[in-house]
Amino acid sequence: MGFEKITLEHKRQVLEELADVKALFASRNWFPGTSGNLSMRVGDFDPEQFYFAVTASGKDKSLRTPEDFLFVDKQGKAIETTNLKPSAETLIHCEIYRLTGCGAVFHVHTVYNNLISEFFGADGQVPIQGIELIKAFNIWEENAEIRVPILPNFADIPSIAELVLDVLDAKVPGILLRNHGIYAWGKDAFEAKRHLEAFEFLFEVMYRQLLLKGATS
Ligand SMILES: CSCCC(=O)C(=O)COP(=O)(O)O
Ligand SMILES: [Zn+2]
Repeated sequence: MGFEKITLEHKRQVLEELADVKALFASRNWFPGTSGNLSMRVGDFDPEQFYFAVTASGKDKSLRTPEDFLFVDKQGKAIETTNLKPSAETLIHCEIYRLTGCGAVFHVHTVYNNLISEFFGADGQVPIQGIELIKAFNIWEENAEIRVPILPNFADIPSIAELVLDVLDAKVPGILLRNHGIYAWGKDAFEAKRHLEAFEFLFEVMYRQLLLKGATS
């Protein structure tokens, strides 16, 4: 379906939902120093042609303005005339949509995701086992283990985007960038938010467990 065939009403709903998520995450200090970016697909998913709304680059994400988002195509190029620049990390969103067919991708920089990404950075993954909130990823087996992939934080974003395919795990809707932040996604904004909140909770638990173990050994 072409972008022009997608109804204005649907586009408005997506922008409103994204703005609400942005305000909520900002209230948790999940966008320090203008960091982070959010996106939501509009219209149906077709790997050959899809569109999404993404945060404009470099904005203070704690503010709500008419210039917070723009629509881009599957290559991350603006599809309407605008002075806004899409997020510098839009190509990572493009690759996640292309490979997963998901409906929303959220990226935040937090203290816990940075600390954990560096602690396990050399292993290339964070092993997490037996914590109840793994169920937020729809994994219900007892004592389940997941491994959250960690990619290097190259300055060149296309070089990061091309590694996404290698590390993608269908059970784990997230990828860490080392010393940078996390990308989490879901079939819609509700699910992407649930996944992101679960990752952040699990990273905080891991961090505190490591401290406790250090204190008692
Ligand atoms: C100031 S944070 C450095 C860039 C970054 O990692 C980020 O998430 C924000 O970039 P954007 O272009 O989306 O504003
Ligand atoms: Zn970032």
